[in-house]
Amino acid sequence: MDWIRGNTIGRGSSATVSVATSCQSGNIFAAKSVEFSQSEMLQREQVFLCTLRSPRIVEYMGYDITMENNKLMYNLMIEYAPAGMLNDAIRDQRGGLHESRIFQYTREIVQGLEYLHSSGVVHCDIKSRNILITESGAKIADFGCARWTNPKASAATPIAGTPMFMAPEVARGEEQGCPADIWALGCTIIEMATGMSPWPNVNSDPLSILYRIAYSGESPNFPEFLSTKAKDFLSKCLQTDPKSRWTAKQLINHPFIQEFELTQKQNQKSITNSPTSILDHGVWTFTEESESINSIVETKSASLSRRIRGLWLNSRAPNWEWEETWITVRENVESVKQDKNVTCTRMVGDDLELQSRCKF
Ligand SMILES: Nc1ncnc2c1ncn2[C@@H]1O[C@H](COP(=O)(O)OP(=O)(O)OP(=O)(O)O)[C@@H](O)[C@H]1O
Repeated sequence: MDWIRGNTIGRGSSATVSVATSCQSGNIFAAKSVEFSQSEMLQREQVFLCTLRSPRIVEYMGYDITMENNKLMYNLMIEYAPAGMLNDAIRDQRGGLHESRIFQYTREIVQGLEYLHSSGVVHCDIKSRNILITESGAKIADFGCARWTNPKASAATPIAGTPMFMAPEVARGEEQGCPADIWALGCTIIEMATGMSPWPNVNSDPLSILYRIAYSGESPNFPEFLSTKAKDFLSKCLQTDPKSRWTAKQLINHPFIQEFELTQKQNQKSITNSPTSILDHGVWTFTEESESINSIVETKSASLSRRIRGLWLNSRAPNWEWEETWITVRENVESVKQDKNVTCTRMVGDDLELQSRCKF
């Protein structure tokens, strides 16, 4: 497929993402590109994406290799989402998303995880920064850390991901299976609700967070204002023992999700009956409960401690101060189609902090 590269819309640790246009169809898509010599992670992502097809997973459109400015480039083509990632939506709201949107995105991410896990894939890096917001809802993206659930297929695959979203068993370097994605989902819900890290104050002493996740037996604090059902949902995701964590299949049937489905149906019904009905029903209740974080439990093993330290040193902390250097100049898809010279959704400052990635 012949295509034209448009403006850069984002930069990650493994690639630069641009808007692109197909010469044949005029269709817009996103091209994730990196020099071929450094494309191992992107090629890895392609291997997973080309096997997956679901309304809750970013759509894969192909890959190719191009010569640009005397550089051999590897390009992964995926659907373009003008609204960007879930972290953009959280940043725009400052202080957390509206309850109805948290419901919606949680349900869609769980559906995506259910599809992935039943397809034998663990994502390994679920967080708002890797959830694409499209016209048809949230979709799981960025498969650079993914692994197969089959131990034989992923024997040589190192543990990977973002420290703040790592489950205790992952932080200890023991295993990274489907339950680790469920823990990360719980952390992502906290991100959506609070607009903050699941482990606040991380910037002051990030290494202690890894020790804390690995050995303290603690889960992140649940936002106080969540309803009992929402907190119960979180408690199923954030069990420190991976065997006690609910599966994506179980979570789809949790009252938190089911209540949302019911509300959606009621809303649709009331739209049909009355065009003036209010769409947003207050589904969450507010409680006064609060939880406190216990002090960090001392590490038990020096060798495991070293491993965690290595994990942290090989990674970078996410920037929870939302990037103020980003200028939002969003265009809708239609206007982008009309004018190929105005294709950028965000201009990113040189000091954009990349998300953290790490390997044992
Ligand atoms: N399909 C898309 N549509 C619109 N914007 C996108 C799309 N894919 C990525 N972006 C933008 O580009 C940024 C970087 O993309 P992405 O995170 O996938 O790259 P990456 O190199 O895999 O990142 P990392 O490895 O650091 O997670 C995103 O934060 C987002 O702003």
